[in-house]
Amino acid sequence: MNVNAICTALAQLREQAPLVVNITNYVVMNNSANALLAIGASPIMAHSREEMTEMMAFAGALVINIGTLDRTWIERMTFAVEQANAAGKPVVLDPVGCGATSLRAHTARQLAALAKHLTIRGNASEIIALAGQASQGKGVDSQDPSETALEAAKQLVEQYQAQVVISGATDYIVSNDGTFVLNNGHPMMTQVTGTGCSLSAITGAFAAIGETSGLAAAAVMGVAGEIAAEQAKGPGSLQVALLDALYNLDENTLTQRLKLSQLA
Ligand SMILES: Nc1ncnc2c1ncn2[C@@H]1O[C@H](COP(=O)(O)OP(=O)(O)OP(=O)(O)O)[C@@H](O)[C@H]1O
Ligand SMILES: Cc1ncsc1CCO
Ligand SMILES: [Mg+2]
Repeated sequence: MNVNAICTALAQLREQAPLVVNITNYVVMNNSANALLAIGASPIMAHSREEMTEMMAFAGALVINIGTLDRTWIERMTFAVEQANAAGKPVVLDPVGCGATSLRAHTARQLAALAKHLTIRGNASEIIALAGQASQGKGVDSQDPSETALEAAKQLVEQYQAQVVISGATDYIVSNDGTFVLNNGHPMMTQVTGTGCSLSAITGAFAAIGETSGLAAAAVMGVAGEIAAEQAKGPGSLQVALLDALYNLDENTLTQRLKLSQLA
């Protein structure tokens, strides 16, 4: 996949405006819904077991984010993944704070094992912890450079037959097709909660239109993030500017700014 394929995927996303069902955390529900709208997709935050079978029949994709987990949510998430599988819909898993507690690690592994058409998107500490290795995450924040999660990501690709996106200063998109490397974004993005969760939500939107979702999503998020950082005075205005940048992102800007390569 090259920059032209990413631009085509973005045009298709905006034309089709896929419905993305999110079971996400209380912190980022608003950020994630707005990020999906800004890029051109259609979000719905839905949790109820009673509507999930119907929902997955007409949804484009399911995004599961374990950020504010408890027993009730685990049961709903499990059922939602089963319904996505039954309807043949792709699933994106965001293993938020995976290294922080065994509840998160255990739940993320169970959901990953269950999902049939899976993309995992996490920061380096989360990907390392999900693979069962020792990570240095602090709660939901990564303390590990993204390249240190590459071996873990490759393990997860094999183990779950998944595509894995490691976000960070450099983003890595790891799958059976090889490893793509993206060097966009801005460090200030880590000072706004939920930029990673928004990336996972947008990954769901690209998965819904059937493209190499993790790469296209990381590309638009990275480029929009660096444009937003140029305009922002700090994290508060960055959050707003990021939505504007996602909304206004065009092919020329994406092509000119994208720093994409592939690992040998
Ligand atoms: N140091 C950095 N330089 C440039 N871009 C960055 C940097 N750190 C993160 N990003 C970008 O910020 C976005 C979110 O990635 P991050 O790894 O911070 O997610 P996260 O830790 O899961 O965030 P959250 O849990 O708050 O949603 C990605 O698009 C990533 O490329
Ligand atoms: C801060 C925080 N706590 C649980 S989820 C979340 C949002 C970022 O992942
Ligand atoms: Mg996160």
